[in-house]
Amino acid sequence: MENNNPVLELDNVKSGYQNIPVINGVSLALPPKDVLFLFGRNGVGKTTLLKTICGLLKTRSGQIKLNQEDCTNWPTHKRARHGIAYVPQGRGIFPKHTVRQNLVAGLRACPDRNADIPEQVFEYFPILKERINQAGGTLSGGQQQMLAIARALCGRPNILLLDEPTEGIQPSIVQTLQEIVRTIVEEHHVSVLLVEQNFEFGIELATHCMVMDKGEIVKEGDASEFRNEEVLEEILAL
Ligand SMILES: Nc1ncnc2c1ncn2[C@@H]1O[C@H](COP(=O)(O)OP(=O)(O)OP(=O)(O)O)[C@@H](O)[C@H]1O
Repeated sequence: MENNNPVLELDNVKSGYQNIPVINGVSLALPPKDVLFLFGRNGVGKTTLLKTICGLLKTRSGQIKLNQEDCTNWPTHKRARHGIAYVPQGRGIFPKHTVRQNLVAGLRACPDRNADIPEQVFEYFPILKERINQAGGTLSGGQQQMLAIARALCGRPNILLLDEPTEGIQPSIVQTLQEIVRTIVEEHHVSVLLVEQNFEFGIELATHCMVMDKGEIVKEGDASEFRNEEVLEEILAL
């Protein structure tokens, strides 16, 4: 029987910076092969939440479970080895390193030390094979986003945290990215927590949607409930 236990669970998580509280008690459950779309205005805490989940920021209270294990106090690298991959806003690739070196860096998160770059990465993003010896910084914005996602896949994650993947990307590439994320969810059994300002992009991919305001989840439900003019107006008015 297929295991439907959540791959990621947050229970009343609080976090922030120094003495500034930002996340004020967030709870969520991400099922396998699910795309959870987290939407909200600038500055409400979406990036802070992703950083807390991957361990770049400390959880002040509450609990985070990764594949049923309490990871609340685990360091970032341990969470990466246990399945979390974070693709930050602005991509975070190494601009002076080649495409290959960027991908090899992603292998460090893989529990299997002998693992190589997965072939599917080049099927999804053939351009990366063509540019394999080129410096990451010479790629276009869209290609850098592809590289960032490809690097994340090198760690064989089962949870992908994507922060604003369409930011600054041409519309034609946005469409390609959407199809690839969908394929990755299907073929790699990956669940995605997606933060995105492009509501249409996010809601088309999503199975579930959450709206955040001032560090709290103020609305959540099936993505289908959000594909509705009235609800959309309500959210955009927040
Ligand atoms: N390093 C930091 N130190 C202190 N405060 C920070 C830091 N980074 C972000 N903040 C503050 O935390 C709050 C939430 O920021 P966060 O980046 O998580 O929001 P966001 O919803 O992701 O917005 P955006 O879409 O603009 O990235 C903001 O008030 C921001 O100013």
